[in-house]
Amino acid sequence: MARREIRVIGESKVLVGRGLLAHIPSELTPANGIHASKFVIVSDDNVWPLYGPRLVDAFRSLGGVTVHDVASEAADRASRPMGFAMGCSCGADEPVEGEDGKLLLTFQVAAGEASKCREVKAAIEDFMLLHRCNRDTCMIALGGGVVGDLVGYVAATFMRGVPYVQVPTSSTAMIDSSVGGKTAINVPAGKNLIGAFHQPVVVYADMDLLATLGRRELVEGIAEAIKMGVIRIPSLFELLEANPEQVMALEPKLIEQVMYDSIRGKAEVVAQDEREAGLRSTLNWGHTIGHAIEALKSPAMMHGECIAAGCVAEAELPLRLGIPWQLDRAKIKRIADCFASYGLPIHVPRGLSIEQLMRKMALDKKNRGNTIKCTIVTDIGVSIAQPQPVPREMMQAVMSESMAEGARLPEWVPHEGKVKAQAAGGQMAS
Ligand SMILES: O=C(O)C(=O)C[C@@H](O)[C@H](O)[C@H](O)COP(=O)(O)O
Repeated sequence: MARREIRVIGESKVLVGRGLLAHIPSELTPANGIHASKFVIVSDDNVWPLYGPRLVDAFRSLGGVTVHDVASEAADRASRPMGFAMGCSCGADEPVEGEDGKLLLTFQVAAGEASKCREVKAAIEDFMLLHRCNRDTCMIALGGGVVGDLVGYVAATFMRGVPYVQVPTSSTAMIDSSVGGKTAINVPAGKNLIGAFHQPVVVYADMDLLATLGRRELVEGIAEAIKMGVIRIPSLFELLEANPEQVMALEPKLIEQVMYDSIRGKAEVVAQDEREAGLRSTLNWGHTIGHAIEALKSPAMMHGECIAAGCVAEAELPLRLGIPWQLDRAKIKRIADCFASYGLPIHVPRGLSIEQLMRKMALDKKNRGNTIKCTIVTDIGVSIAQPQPVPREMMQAVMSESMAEGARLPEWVPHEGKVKAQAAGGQMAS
């Protein structure tokens, strides 16, 4: 099993490689900083059938672990639009720990962003309380960004904090959301507005798990890799710019480089600024506009697709702000062309109301008072460590112009992919 280790902050680390899944249970030990007698795997009903049983089998093969594998109730899903939780009904038969006191619980949520909510968080907590989980419980997030952010937030607050492990299965989660300890749920007012910083003990970035993604799902995460290249790793940007077809075909050497560089870039930033006092805000490039688009277009558009459009629009800002910049027209075009070469959208979608976008933007976490603050990239590979104030009219102008330019072109259509069924609750990254 070839793998590389990237240290993040404190004891938190990312293991990047292939064939990692089967080894996870044997590594969740005190020697690796995990003192647990109970393990709770949380996954969604898209990912679980693909990888859940394999992970459970790996636990079983250790011996001495009692497995309480709660059955899926997928048929119930349609009647529970806010996401649903399985196995949390009171009075469920309580499993008995194995001889050495180890117990494995499993819990599934409905796939899709709707599960990243207060209700599902509470359902997981109640399930864990029902099964007498306490502080020697380790949670395992097996899934994309929704599951990762949700489990991370439960782990941050359950009994004031228990350890958790991320096993990302989407490209966005692997490249970005599983690393760095931002955990959150969505609330009606917006995305990721309630959460905590809580670092996973370890992230298993097993690139074999990317093989089950559709093209659209893969490309969605590549948007975050392009972002990382533009904000601080020019060589990553150039690699992505030069090789879209090979990256989308999961050419092993290239995809490994893209994953490794993206994760390393994120780890370097988080190590210097865990709580987003400055530098970490550079990771939020494209997210001011991107999150506003997402708030209005999800689930028809995926997170990375909204971020791609947001990045290209925000690339216009340094010129207009009069900040010293080298991001000339030619470089802005290179950035836009790079996103487009992966089939990602590069314009604010037509038909959205600028006023509504501005309203969504008002709750961006980088803002101070009524001032919109935005991450500014001044060259390919260079970004300003502190978000900069942007006048509202300028924000409105870049979005309207982006939308008008897009309206002159054929309408963007996503790649064919598994997430065509997204509206019914497909796998979706945070
Ligand atoms: O890790 C970060 O910091 C980021 O901003 C990375 C983003 O790509 C990611 O989408 C993050 O979850 C967004 O965070 P938020 O603070 O804007 O909710």
